[in-house]
Amino acid sequence: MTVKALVGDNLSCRRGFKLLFEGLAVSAAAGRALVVVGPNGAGKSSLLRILAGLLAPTAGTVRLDGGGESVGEHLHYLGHEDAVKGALTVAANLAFWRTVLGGGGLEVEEALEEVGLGGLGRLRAQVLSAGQKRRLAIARLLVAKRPVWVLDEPTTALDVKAQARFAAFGRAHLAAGGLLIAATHAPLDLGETDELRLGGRP
Ligand SMILES: Nc1ncnc2c1ncn2[C@@H]1O[C@H](COP(=O)(O)OP(=O)(O)OP(=O)(O)O)[C@@H](O)[C@H]1O
Repeated sequence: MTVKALVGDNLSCRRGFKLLFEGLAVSAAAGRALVVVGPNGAGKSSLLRILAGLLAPTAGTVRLDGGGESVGEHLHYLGHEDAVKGALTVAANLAFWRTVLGGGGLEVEEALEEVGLGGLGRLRAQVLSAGQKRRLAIARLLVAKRPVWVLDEPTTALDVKAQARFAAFGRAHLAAGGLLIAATHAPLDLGETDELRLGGRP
């Protein structure tokens, strides 16, 4: 089955006393990026977590068009945290994710080369810089083939070259019919992009 779209209908999200949004319609189609923008605290991360199935909406529904019932098995989710275990080597971190996420993408060493971490595989991950940890998180996208990418500020801490590499990965994923939703404060250079702005008063 081919994933065609990730669709949220009539979504509301309340966190604490705050109603972040309500009655929100979201549609991300395969092959075209959806970028979520808005000020700090507007609810971008909350919306991404709802679309990824990690947070229940206060109201509304999320469905995958094509690909069956569960978003999770089709999903790469990158949160603010890099999900890197400092005590493991760089390569072991990525090998772990490759297994957990089902593989089918690049080999670990190939993916490390692609993100500019070639030769650092045997280092303990705790010594990586912030941008290198982000590169390692992005390498997860390459080691397992998954059609739905939900990415929370994916280019945070990346230098200009790494941002360009990320944009190339994203564009290749979209060109192959993948689906990509990203929250961001900075342009991502993903080609044809739909924009969803949060932060109006619900
Ligand atoms: N677990 C929680 N309990 C209560 N409030 C929360 C919780 N998580 C987030 N919030 C609040 O929800 C609001 C939206 O947070 P969210 O992280 O979705 O915003 P954002 O648009 O991604 O912000 P940023 O641009 O700063 O990353 C914030 O006011 C935040 O304090």
